[in-house]
Amino acid sequence: MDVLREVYAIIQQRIKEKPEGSYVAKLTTDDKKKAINKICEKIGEEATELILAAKDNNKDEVIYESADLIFHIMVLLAYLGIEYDELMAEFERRKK
Ligand SMILES: N=c1c2ncn([C@@H]3O[C@H](COP(=O)(O)OP(=O)(O)OP(=O)(O)O)[C@@H](O)[C@H]3O)c2ncn1[C@@H]1O[C@H](COP(=O)(O)O)[C@@H](O)[C@H]1O
Repeated sequence: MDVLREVYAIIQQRIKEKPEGSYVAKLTTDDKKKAINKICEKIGEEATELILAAKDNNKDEVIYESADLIFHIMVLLAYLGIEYDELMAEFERRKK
């Protein structure tokens, strides 16, 4: 089961349908510039939290903050209309 692919599809659906109570919808309902700012701000915050957790050598926190960071990066990519497979193709291209 590819859980990241599943979550990505849910994110794309939330961006499109904007259901009440959706965190993704909340991040992406403003105009494009504001929405991108909001998402990027979260990416910055989560990256900082991950760095702090790593410096504390706190494995559980590193996992938790990594998931937060990856999630927000996926929201950004999906918001920009990028498909999950396009990201996977880039990793495939780099594979040695
Ligand atoms: N994986 C996640 C996920 N990871 C993190 N988050 C949210 O990201 C935010 C992280 O921000 P912080 O750590 O700063 O916590 P916070 O202070 O509560 O956040 P803010 O109020 O400051 O935004 C939290 O609100 C988390 O709930 C996520 N929200 C949703 N998902 C997935 O996205 C899907 C769609 O979610 P909804 O849009 O809410 O339906 C869900 O099915 C989940 O699979």
